Amino acid sequence: MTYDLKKDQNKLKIRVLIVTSVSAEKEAVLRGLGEATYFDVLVAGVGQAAAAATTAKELATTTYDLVINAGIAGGFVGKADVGSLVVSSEVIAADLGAESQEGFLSLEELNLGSSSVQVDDNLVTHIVNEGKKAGLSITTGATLTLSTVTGTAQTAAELAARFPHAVSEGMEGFGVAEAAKQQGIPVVEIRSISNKVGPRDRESWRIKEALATLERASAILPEVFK
Ligand SMILES: O=C(O)c1cccc(C(=O)CC[C@H]2O[C@@H](n3cnc4c(=O)[nH]cnc43)[C@H](O)[C@@H]2O)c1
Repeated sequence: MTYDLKKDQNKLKIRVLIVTSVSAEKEAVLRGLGEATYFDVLVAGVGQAAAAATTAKELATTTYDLVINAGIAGGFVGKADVGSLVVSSEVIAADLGAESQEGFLSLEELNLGSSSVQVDDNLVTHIVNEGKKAGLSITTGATLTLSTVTGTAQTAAELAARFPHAVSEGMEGFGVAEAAKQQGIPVVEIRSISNKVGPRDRESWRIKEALATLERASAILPEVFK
């Protein structure tokens, strides 16, 4: 079964923008996509600002039907294992807000706007189903975006308590998602897990394995959107 991005648009061809943060992620995505021609893959750089600026610039000049933020990420322990894949049901800017004596206050609580972007349920289901058929271990849930990689058990526990439905953290998702949302284009974040969210231990990051999972995940996309 395919996900029909064309259904309301009377179009024959779709176009998908995939935004990564570094070139190793882009190369993995391109290897997975193979010959598929209707995907454009960009490297935006690390962090939300670069991700949002690059995505917005591209969307201003080219018409897309879907935007995907793809890359590696940290997985919350017990939610998403190293080597597995996560597909976002919601993309959340986890550190956008204010500290207070009573705890963190989100933009929503401050009445200053929204710090999350919802992902279409059917889109998630189609990607998950196709990924499972391909033998990938996939979790769906909220993907957090943070400007600082979590490096202590305390921060990991605080995030897990604030966002019980979170499965992973990365540094670009919300930037990409907000740029897509402002253009009315659906968005999803797809991340392969390279490390646990928790005490910093860069030696334990399994980047090669995560890039291999990202390649396998990208290989299902032509089937999902054919
Ligand atoms: O050194 C390499 O070969 C290499 C290859 C691919 C990617 C990298 C990165 O360092 C990517 C940075 C990118 O990773 C995301 N990320 C991964 N784990 C976490 C995490 O625990 N918390 C937050 N972000 C994470 C992040 O989106 C960065 O943009 C290196």
